[in-house]
Amino acid sequence: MNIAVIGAGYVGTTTSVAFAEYGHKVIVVDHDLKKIEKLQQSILPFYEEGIEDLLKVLITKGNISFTENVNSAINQSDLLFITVGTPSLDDGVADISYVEEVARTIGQHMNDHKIIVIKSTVPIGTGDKVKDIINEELANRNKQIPFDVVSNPEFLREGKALHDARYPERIVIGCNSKKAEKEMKDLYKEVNAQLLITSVKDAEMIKYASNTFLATKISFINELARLCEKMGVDITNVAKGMGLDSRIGPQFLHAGIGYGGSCFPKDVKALKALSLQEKIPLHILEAVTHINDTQAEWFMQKVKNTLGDLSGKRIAILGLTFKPDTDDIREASSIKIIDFLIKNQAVISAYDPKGIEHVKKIFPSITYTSTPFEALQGADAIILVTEWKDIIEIDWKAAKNSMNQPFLFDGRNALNASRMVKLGYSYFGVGLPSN
Ligand SMILES: NC(=O)C1=CN([C@@H]2O[C@H](COP(=O)(O)OP(=O)(O)OC[C@H]3O[C@@H](n4cnc5c(N)ncnc54)[C@H](O)[C@@H]3O)[C@@H](O)[C@H]2O)C=CC1
Ligand SMILES: O=C(O)[C@H]1O[C@H](OP(=O)(O)OP(=O)(O)OC[C@H]2O[C@@H](n3ccc(=O)[nH]c3=O)[C@H](O)[C@@H]2O)[C@H](O)[C@@H](O)[C@@H]1O
Repeated sequence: MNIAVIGAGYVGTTTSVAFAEYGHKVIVVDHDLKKIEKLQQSILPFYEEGIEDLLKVLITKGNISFTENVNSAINQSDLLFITVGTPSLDDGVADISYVEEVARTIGQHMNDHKIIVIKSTVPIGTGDKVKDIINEELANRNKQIPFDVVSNPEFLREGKALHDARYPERIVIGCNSKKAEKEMKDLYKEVNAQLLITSVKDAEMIKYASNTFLATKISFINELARLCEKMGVDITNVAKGMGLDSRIGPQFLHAGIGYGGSCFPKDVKALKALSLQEKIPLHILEAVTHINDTQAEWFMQKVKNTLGDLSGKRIAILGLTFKPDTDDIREASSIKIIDFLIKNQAVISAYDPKGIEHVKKIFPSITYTSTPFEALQGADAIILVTEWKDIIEIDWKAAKNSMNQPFLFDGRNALNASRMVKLGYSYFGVGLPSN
């Protein structure tokens, strides 16, 4: 099949690579020329394991190409995927202006039947808006060209993007026409995944419901962790015990210092805003946001209560990205934590394998190191913010010996608490009984 993917970000690039691997011909479009030039040389504008190598192969094979020329991409393709960003506006509403702009462009350039597939995460009813915009543009051109609008939300995770795009657990296709349904089924015929066909609006809601439910699980366990800690109960055992019930499941019950990233915070806000617009407020999302907004602060109060006045204290921050295996720092807990420490006049040295360049732009004057070990030299405390493998696996015995005092605050419950205590650390996790 001939496919155009408009928006060469995380989702656009990763799904294009997967489509090209199935043997389709994919043209990826972005209005950012610098991005396109890099991608033409197989250089990704973000860090994601495995994609660059695959890109080289697929470009050489001729299965994937990159362009800023949207017009020719539209007219060479039968399926047009929209994968542009849908960031939050100030009131939390999802900004669909980039999606609308692409719809307008499609209406201005298409010359024969197209299936327009919205992969961006969009508010319920966006499919109808896209249809209206394209019809308007066609009317302006005095053209009557048939087209279908489909919702095909994306569920990939950063850090595991290629794996998730290759082996999705489910494919949701929201469409209102048999022709589009058949084409979409053909597109994914190589993929071994559960397929669900719904209306466009249902599919749009499935995406928001999935992300906000996962965020709810995290906020539930995080708030419960606060109570567990107060009562001498171990949240990790509680989560394990809960997760053994297949109706609950073990995933997304890992207590920590809050969820971050480009999607959970944005999508929770967007669904909340939508519910308010419809005057059916989703109160649960109010609580989910509140817990997440205060989780890092709750943790930092514990740091402050333990260490006392933080002024002049040397604090090592290990991990800056919102999760391991990505260079993404959007809504990362590290930002709130560094901000708190700066306000309290602590002396910070920070390490991350991939996120330093991005964090430097926000906090240019703290110290950044190229190894975790350098960051903790002479430190009064370590705060583990992101559970990167190379951080978890440092020589914790040697690390303790090079600190000024062995306070270890593990914001992800990523280390073995009793081992750390045996090594001589004063160890604090999230929702653990005090040692
Ligand atoms: N990042 C992720 O892991 C996931 C994101 N999503 C959703 O997918 C959508 C895209 O997200 P990301 O890929 O992270 O965004 P991104 O910000 O990485 O990429 C969006 C790209 O679209 C381009 N763009 C914007 N307007 C354009 C236009 N008119 N013409 C051509 N290119 C244009 C931008 O230059 C940018 O390269 C969002 O709605 C997001 O919520 C869904 C699942 C996973
Ligand atoms: O719409 C999206 O963008 C994507 O959002 C999330 O993916 P992602 O944000 O890449 O990362 P997750 O692995 O879900 O982690 C999100 C945040 O939750 C935190 N988290 C996760 C799980 C957990 O048990 N506890 C916890 O605190 C992580 O540390 C991280 O900060 C979803 O998992 C994807 O299915 C979805 O496609």
